[in-house]
Amino acid sequence: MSDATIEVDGLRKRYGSTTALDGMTFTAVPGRVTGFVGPNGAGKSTTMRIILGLHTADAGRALVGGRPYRSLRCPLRHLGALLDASALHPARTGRNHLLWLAQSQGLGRRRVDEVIEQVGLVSASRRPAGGYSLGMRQRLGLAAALLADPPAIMLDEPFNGMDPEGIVWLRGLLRAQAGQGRAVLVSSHLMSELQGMADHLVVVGRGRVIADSSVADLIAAASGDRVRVRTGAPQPAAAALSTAGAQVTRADADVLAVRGLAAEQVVAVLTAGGLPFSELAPHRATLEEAYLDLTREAVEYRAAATGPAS
Ligand SMILES: Nc1ncnc2c1ncn2[C@@H]1O[C@H](COP(=O)(O)OP(=O)(O)OP(=O)(O)O)[C@@H](O)[C@H]1O
Repeated sequence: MSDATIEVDGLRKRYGSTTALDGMTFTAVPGRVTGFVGPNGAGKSTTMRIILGLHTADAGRALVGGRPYRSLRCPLRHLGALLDASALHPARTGRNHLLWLAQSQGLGRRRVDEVIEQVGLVSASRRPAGGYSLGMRQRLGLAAALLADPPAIMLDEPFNGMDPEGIVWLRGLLRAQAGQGRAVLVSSHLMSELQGMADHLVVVGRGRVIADSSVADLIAAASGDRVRVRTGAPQPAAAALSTAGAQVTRADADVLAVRGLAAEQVVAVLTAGGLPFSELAPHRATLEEAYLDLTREAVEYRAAATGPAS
């Protein structure tokens, strides 16, 4: 197995009566951005903490390049991680924070200045990190993750607090890291952040993997055989299509989403009924729709477990 692979195998973890992980299993491989997504409490952060050896699993194992993180002599050279951007000494400047880390890994000042430039923190790097915005702290955490030029990078919600320009920048940076052959594992709540960036998604809920698939396959599966039809007569059109065996939902005032009939069959039914339509296209699901389809059950389970909000 390549040195950069992050491998999680059958992790189980309970906190008191809460099952945080229930057999979590997946692999993040080199050259790919793997999005790690799931609703609140799905177990993403717990998994990442176990990968870094910060928490101990009740069962299962987590390996970085085939070895437990805690057994690595210079761990930052194997896996760069950003879990909590606020874990900083507030009085220390960003640059000193990185210098201290660099020293612990036997790295020089030049590398510190390189990563400061890479993450766009040159003007802020000599100010105390306590005064940084969340977006700036994320950039500093990212600089720390990149510092030792590791073959694998793992980031927990790195887009939090970033402005739109920062989000575009970070997406580009992570794509470039994967393009250079690194394994990149990124957790997020927001599919919009991952669309166009992640190659692969590990979707989790209730402490286990719900889907582990390429982004293209997930979108194709969620798109199904649906057809979108724009029509000036939505009600009779819906009735005619239902009679022909389709499941029809109203996607907009004059748009129907039709499942169960191919596009040619939809055209035939509408034409036979003399029903007007102006647009007809295969429905292509967004990553957001694919994700919501997959995680609906996990979110409903949580809502039922917590009860209605008072
Ligand atoms: N230190 C802890 N003590 C007790 N329970 C914990 C602890 N850490 C996590 N949990 C619980 O374990 C479950 C998984 O939490 P975790 O933070 O890993 O989920 P997550 O997917 O990262 O969620 P989020 O997206 O909200 O960050 C949750 O029910 C959480 O309350």
